[in-house]
This record gives sequence, structure tokens and C-alpha cells, in this order.
Amino acid sequence: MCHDVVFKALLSDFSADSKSEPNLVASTFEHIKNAKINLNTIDNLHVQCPPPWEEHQGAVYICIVMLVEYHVYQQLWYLIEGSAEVSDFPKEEAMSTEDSDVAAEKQRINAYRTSMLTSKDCTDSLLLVNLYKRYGSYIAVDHICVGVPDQECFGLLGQNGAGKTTTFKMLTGDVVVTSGNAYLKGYSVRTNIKQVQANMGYCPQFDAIIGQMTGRETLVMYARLRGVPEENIDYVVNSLIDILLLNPHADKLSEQYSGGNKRKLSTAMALVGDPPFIMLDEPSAGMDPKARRQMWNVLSQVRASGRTMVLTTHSMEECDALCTRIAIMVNGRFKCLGSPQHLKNKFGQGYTLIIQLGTLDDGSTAPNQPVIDFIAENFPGATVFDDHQGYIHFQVPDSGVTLAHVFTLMESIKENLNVQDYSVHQTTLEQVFLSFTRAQVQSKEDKSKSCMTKTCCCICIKAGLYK
Ligand SMILES: Nc1ncnc2c1ncn2[C@@H]1O[C@H](COP(=O)(O)OP(=O)(O)OP(=O)(O)O)[C@@H](O)[C@H]1O
Repeated sequence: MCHDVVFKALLSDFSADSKSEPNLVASTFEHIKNAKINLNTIDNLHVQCPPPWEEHQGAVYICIVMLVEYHVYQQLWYLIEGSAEVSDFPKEEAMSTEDSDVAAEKQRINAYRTSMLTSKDCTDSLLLVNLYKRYGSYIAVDHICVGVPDQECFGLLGQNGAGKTTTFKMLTGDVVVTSGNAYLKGYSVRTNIKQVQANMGYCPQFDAIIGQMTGRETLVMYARLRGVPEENIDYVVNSLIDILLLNPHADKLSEQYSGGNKRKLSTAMALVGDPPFIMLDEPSAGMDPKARRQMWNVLSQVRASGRTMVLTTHSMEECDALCTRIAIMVNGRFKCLGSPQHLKNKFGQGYTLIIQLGTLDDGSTAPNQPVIDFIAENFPGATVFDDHQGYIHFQVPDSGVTLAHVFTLMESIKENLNVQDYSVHQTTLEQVFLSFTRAQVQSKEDKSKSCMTKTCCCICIKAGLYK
């Protein structure tokens, strides 16, 4: 029984009158007397006294926050595993099967290692040097090497589980690097994570917002944390709210935001304070087409103003619109690296020809077989990969076939074969992406996550996904 607790409870309705300690005690007893409360009755209430450690929980939590804030766990880990920064190289056979651009970049970055990094005259804002992450026996990121120069927008593509977010988390200091290293503006994520964080704006994959604050309050808080001068905060926050089309929602609690608006707020949080380097993990997920295009404009302007960006996205359109260079990641490794056009030229497999058939007098669609025969005869190796509702999609291999030749032939048969319309496209980034990501394997964790039900298991087994 702790009378102190009872007194506190009783005091709650008249504590405003109790200005000083002696008054407080006197008025407590007065209150008990007036309320005709019998202390024996109070004893029977069995009010629990808090355990002694609870009195110190504030101090304990502050210590935990300090340990997390100063990355003590990571520092200890790097101290113990320190040698892994330089000793762990990718296996020879892995290197021999690498794409030529990826191998050339790896060579370039490894050449920095001894000279440029220490002399700080490296021109790349971000350097990933044989960055490697293992969760247990599962390799999430496998010796990736890349340099991202100033003002570049670098796109990290890959299907779910390829290792993109893990790469980001190593850069933010959220997860420890197993081996290798990453440098932002010359600062190592192993030894200077505070400086790395100070130079970086980050939009995480899952919105890290405080639901009980409005969007405006959140941005003001971030502006203060980022050291924006007090007199400029309103201007900075209002500009971000304007350009990200958040005006109608700026003063609502962020827990009430729709998914797309939460992404806008997260993107704005990454941009507060104009950091020189910005990392965006699927920034446009869930945004409507107008908001997405507006965000592309904003990010293009941010890049043009001299900032460097790395983003992940599952939208090939977004990659085409924003990225100056792209890497496609499969099983934690880079499978290709280069500008979107370079990748299309290098890995594209010719053209996609889409033919729309006309209609006959009775309203039915014109027969498709004569068209298919014609294409097969004139473009050896062409395949039909979709024939649906009067639209036939052909994949035409690039064996010396020029676009002019395709157009001339199509014009010549348009009337005879009742072709209403046709279009010819270069291989898209999506097709390049799909050709690489077929090889992605799932971690045990992902397999168990994606195979939750008996029905699902049956389907997977039938489809040959699991033995
Ligand atoms: N804490 C963890 N413990 C064990 N495995 C993990 C952990 N975090 C991630 N992984 C595994 O590492 C792999 C890479 O995950 P990551 O989140 O980096 O993928 P991603 O490319 O970002 O995918 P998505 O596009 O779905 O975001 C996945 O197979 C995942 O299951």
C-alpha cells in the first residue's frame, strides 16, 4: 500500500490550488478529512505501488535513445568486424559472368579505393564499394559497386526482394554493412554515419510519419531538425506544400491522409532543408497520375538545381522520365547498368509491332491468319505474343530490319489484308527489366510470406514453383 499514490490520485481535482509542498500536504489531509475518507477503506483499495524500476524508466529510455541515436550497436559491430571492409571480394566466377558495364564500373570504383577516396578528390557524390549484406545465410546485397556523380538521378530497379531497400538502409545506417563500404560526399557509412545523415534526405518505403501531427507541423518540425533558419521555415514549408499539391490537406492530421498523400508528405520530408543528396524509396507508390507527374517535375527541378538523387521505383515510365542512369538488381547483384536508352539498345530484342485488324461488312473482325502469315514470311523470326480482340502483337527481332523497312511493308499490305491501324515500338524498358528479373530467387522468408494458404501451395506446386 502506498499512501503517496492515493494522495496523488485524490489531489488530481484540486492540485491547481496547491502551490507549494507544505500547502500540498496540508490540503491533501484536509481533502481526505472533508471527503470523510477512512484510511482503512483506502488500505482495502489495494492500490499498486509502481515497481522500483519504473521510477527510473525515463532514464532507461533516454539511455536507449542515446544508444540508438549514436549507433553504438553499429559502431561495436564495425569494431569487431572491421577488417571486412577491405578483405571481402566477390568470387571470381561471379565476376566473370558479369555484364561488361557492371564489370567496368566495378573496376573503376575499386581503382578509387586506394587513391581517390583518401584524397577526397573523387567526383562521385555517392560511392558504393563492394557493398555486401547478409541476413543469416541469405545474401540480400552482393558486392555492388557504383559511383553516382553530382546531379545524377540514379534509378535502382529490381523486383520485390532484389535488395534495393536493404541497400538504402545500409546508406542510412538503419542496418549494418556486412562487408564493403559506402561513401557519401567522402564520408563513410561505417565511421561517419552522422555526417552521411546530415547530407542526406530520405523518403523511406513505408511512411515514417507521426499520425497525430498535421502535414504542416511535420514539415516545420523537420525544417527545425534540419537547421532551416526560423525566419525561413514558413516559406520553405509552404513551398513544399504547394509544389507537392498538399494544400488541401496540409492542416489535417497525417493519420487521416490517403496513401498517396502520405507519400507526398514523405517526399516533402526528404526535400526539407535542401539536402545535397536525396534517396527516395518508391516515392510515387499510390499517387494519382497528376500528382505523379507533378512529383516528376519537382524532382527534375531539384536535380537541375544541383542535387543528386537515387530512387527505386516499379514504374518503368518513372525511370524513363527521371533517371539519367539505371541499374537492374537481381538477387542482390547488378545485372546491367547504364542510361535507359543504352539499356534498350543493348538488351532490346528488336521491335514490337501492334496491328489492329479492320472489320468486315457483317461487323466481324477481319481474319488474322493472312496477316500472321505475311509477317512470318517477311520478318523471319517474328513471333506472335498476343492476339486479342482484333489486336495482334508481334515481336520482331532486330536482325538488320530497319524501321523504314517495317513501315514500307506495312503500308503496302494495309488495304489488301484489311489492316485498320498499326504501330511500331522500340523494345521498352519494361521488356528489358522482365528479361532480367526472371532469374530472381526468393529468400526462405519471402517464400513463406508469399505462400500462406493451402490453396496457394497447391497452385504453386502445380505451377512448378515449389517441389
Ligand atoms: N531483417 C531481415 N531479415 C532477414 N531477411 C531480410 C530482412 N530484411 C530484408 N530481408 C530479405 O532481404 C531481401 C531483400 O529485401 P529488400 O527489402 O531489400 O528488397 P527490395 O528490393 O527493397 O524489395 P521491394 O521492392 O519489395 O521493396 C528479401 O529477400 C528480404 O526478405
